[in-house]
Amino acid sequence: MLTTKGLGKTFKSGVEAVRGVDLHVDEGEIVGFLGPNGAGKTTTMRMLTTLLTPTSGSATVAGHDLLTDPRAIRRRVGYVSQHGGLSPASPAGEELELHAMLYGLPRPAARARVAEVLARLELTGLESTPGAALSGGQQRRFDIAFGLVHDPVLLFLDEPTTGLDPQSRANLWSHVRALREGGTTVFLTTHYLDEADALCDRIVIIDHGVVAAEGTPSQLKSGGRTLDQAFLDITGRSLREEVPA
Ligand SMILES: Nc1ncnc2c1ncn2[C@@H]1O[C@H](COP(=O)(O)OP(=O)(O)OP(=O)(O)O)[C@@H](O)[C@H]1O
Repeated sequence: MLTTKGLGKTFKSGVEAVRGVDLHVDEGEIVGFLGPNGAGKTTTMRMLTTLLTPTSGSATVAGHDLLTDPRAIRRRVGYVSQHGGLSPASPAGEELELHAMLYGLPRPAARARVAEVLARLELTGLESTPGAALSGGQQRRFDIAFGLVHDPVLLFLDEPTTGLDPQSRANLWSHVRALREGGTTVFLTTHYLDEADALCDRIVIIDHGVVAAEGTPSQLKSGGRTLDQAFLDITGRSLREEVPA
């Protein structure tokens, strides 16, 4: 579903944000992408979603070459940014319907698709509610609905639960798991090690622009260490200190 070889990005300023990342994500996996602040997570994710052009390396995303066929990738992947895109004043369902029409669906098909996605995310009945009147958890689920409306095979989630209370986080995890059961592959970043542990089939740790470690949560915890300890051993830093306020 996703393979990169030596993927890199050096910004014009000279900053080598990503210095040759090799990644592999299988179909139907939930893979967590973790790293200290400034490690290169967002830059990598923006390259994989075609929002940034790599300066080195190669990648195949959802069956298409990143360098030669980014438009095909855009049709097959969804991206939910950290900040979401829900308008505070407009009815969330209407926004979503317009979004589906932007992907070329005629209005009746767009309406049907939106109803299906909202049902999957337990948002049915909230179509007329403006973004600002939704709870934090509902807003995040609407953000995910935007990422799903064109039925992508691979969904990128950038810090999906940052700022949510524990109950809403657990609820979101169950929805992400349901996506996997429905056949969607998920690649997510998180600042929460408990989230990576509970949710991800595999974890990739990036540090200083390269992959520093990868494995299943149990592989990374081998030798009786916690995931926090493993992260500290691998990067020399604690992820818990990195959680934004
Ligand atoms: N547009 C840009 N121009 C120049 N340097 C950049 C740009 N975007 C990011 N960087 C730098 O590239 C490095 C990697 O940044 P990136 O945002 O990918 O890290 P991150 O792992 O996502 O960090 P965080 O957890 O804080 O979001 C950092 O040193 C950052 O300052």
